[in-house]
Amino acid sequence: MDVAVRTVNLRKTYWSRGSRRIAVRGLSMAVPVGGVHGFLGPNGSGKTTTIRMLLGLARADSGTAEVFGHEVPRALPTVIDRVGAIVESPKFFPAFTARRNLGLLAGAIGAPSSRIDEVLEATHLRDRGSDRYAGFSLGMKQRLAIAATLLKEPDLLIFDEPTNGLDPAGIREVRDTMRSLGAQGRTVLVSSHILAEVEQVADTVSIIGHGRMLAEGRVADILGGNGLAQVRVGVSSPERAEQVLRDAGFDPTREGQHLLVGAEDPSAVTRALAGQGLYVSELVPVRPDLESAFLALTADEGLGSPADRSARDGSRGAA
Ligand SMILES: Nc1ncnc2c1ncn2[C@@H]1O[C@H](COP(=O)(O)OP(=O)(O)OP(=O)(O)O)[C@@H](O)[C@H]1O
Repeated sequence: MDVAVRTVNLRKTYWSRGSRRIAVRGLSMAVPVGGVHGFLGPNGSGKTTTIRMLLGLARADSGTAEVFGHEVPRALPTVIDRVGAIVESPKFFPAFTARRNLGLLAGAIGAPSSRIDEVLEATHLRDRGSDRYAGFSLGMKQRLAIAATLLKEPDLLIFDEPTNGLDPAGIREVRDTMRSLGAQGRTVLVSSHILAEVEQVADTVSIIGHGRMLAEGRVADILGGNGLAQVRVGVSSPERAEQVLRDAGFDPTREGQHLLVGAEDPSAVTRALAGQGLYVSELVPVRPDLESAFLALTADEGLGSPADRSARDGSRGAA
């Protein structure tokens, strides 16, 4: 597998007011070339810190990081032209149009002005290029930030929580933009604490908790590999069916007139019920999601759900 980003045993400790906080503890991660890679974990799990280390904005205590085979931060100057990133909210001039803002940036980084229309097109902002930035919705502002990262035609895009604070329409716009960038063969590394949001767009993911890797790979494999396959079963006498399934070694839960049963092979459920004269009126596979996978992975670590944690933490960790 060709790898766009690789970290090996990356570690970062912050010291503040005499106390020590290990933000990233021995993280080894591999992001394949091409497509969208979700970098997932609850607030404070170390995503931003890892991204900052990749971009030379924070120094690792130990471990190594590579971008397209070049060790960073040492060889960052060699590879930085292939990387576009949004880590903090980018600054644009509110009174200037989108096109003028991009023009200033293109001039600053030496990108040809012919790129401006191309990147507006790529982020579906072409019709809005002559509008002032101040009048943009949050989703449009974020797409303009993505447009700015595309000016130098990077092979790797790194977006830290790009949908933070966006409404559902904005989230969708940014998601569609990331999907089309991935489909063009670029590598998009996108962090998020909202697993469901990234699940819809990512080809592969790394899931971290407390600065450690919990699972990595293709979304389908992670969902399939956690014993999360369930079926919702409709039967006329759910109480009896529940007992029959328990006797057959399943662990069903009641949901009104239905039963939720963990089973890799749904026919085993129907067989067990039919064997006792109970006939299934409905059998629907319940699609596991990354949130359930995350909870299964972290059940022993007291991490809680990403949503719980973000509610508790209140704000994003300072980076
Ligand atoms: N500059 C800093 N000084 C001290 N501690 C920090 C600093 N930056 C981050 N931390 C701490 O390191 C840990 C990891 O933070 P980080 O921002 O990397 O996590 P994250 O997964 O990106 O979270 P979020 O989703 O909230 O951005 C947190 O406990 C955070 O409080």
